[in-house]
Amino acid sequence: MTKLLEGKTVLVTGASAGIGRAAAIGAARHGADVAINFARDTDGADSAVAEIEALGQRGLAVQGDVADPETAKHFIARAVEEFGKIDVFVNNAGICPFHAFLDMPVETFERTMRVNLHGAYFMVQAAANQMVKQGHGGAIIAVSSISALVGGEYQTHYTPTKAGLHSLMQSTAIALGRHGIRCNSVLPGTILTDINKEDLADEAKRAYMAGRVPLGRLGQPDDLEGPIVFLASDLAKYVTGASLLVDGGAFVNLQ
Ligand SMILES: NC(=O)C1=CN([C@@H]2O[C@H](COP(=O)(O)OP(=O)(O)OC[C@H]3O[C@@H](n4cnc5c(N)ncnc54)[C@H](OP(=O)(O)O)[C@@H]3O)[C@@H](O)[C@H]2O)C=CC1
Ligand SMILES: C[C@H](O)[C@@H]1OC(=O)[C@H](O)[C@@H]1O
Repeated sequence: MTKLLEGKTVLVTGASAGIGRAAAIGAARHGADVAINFARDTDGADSAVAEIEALGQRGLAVQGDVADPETAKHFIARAVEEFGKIDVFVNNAGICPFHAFLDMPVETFERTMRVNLHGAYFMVQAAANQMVKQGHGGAIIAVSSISALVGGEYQTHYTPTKAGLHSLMQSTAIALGRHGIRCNSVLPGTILTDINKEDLADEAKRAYMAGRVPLGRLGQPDDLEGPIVFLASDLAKYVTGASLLVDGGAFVNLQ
């Protein structure tokens, strides 16, 4: 297999499970050393690092709530201390506590904004400052969502954060292009992870969601591995400000 990230250092937020974990393992499979951030799941983070190391790469787990701007500075500093540089930053950490619009609790709205959007802003800013300081460019990838483009009845607090991430990558692509830093987003469809376990425990909803996907199934975390590695790699050297739907065709399926 051609390794696309040989010699690179890749950072991924929210990588103790799900899509972030798949991105971290995928980067290691492609020859990168990988630092991961996580909030609570120490066992998940430790086992992700063990998997990275089993692939012959160096791994590092750094705990921290991305909603706290200090977490970003600490994560970048620890990764640089350990690996000497960062080449790729994947902003993935996110939450989606499903809730109706009319009685959305203020705390649920604010927490979702702080984790998904404010957290991303500070992380991307800290990673970009480090890349600018290093002077050899880099790649930033945000895990946005198909929900940046379409709505969700119980996601009125969540979909704006995903649209915000999509937009953040467009604006940072302009702000950072002169430094050789590319900024792109992936827009996953419905991927089976802990974030939607409860929502999709409803068999009828799960079957309906799967039925909307032209490729005939809901996604798995490793469906994101290839697209994220591609955007991180030199294969995508002239790609910036772009977004890549990874949804089995769900978005285009009107009828
Ligand atoms: N699954 C899906 O269908 C889709 C998901 N996405 C996006 O993908 C991203 C990953 O979600 P997914 O893998 O599905 O979900 P998971 O719940 O499986 O994983 C979420 C990850 O984010 C971490 N995390 C949560 N809150 C914080 C925080 N405050 N600070 C740091 N890390 C945190 C979790 O760490 P810990 O457990 O240690 O707290 C965990 O590692 C999210 O941004 C989500 O919006 C986008 C489109 C579709
Ligand atoms: C958590 C949801 O199942 C998931 O999150 C997204 O961003 C997708 O659009 C799905 O709704």
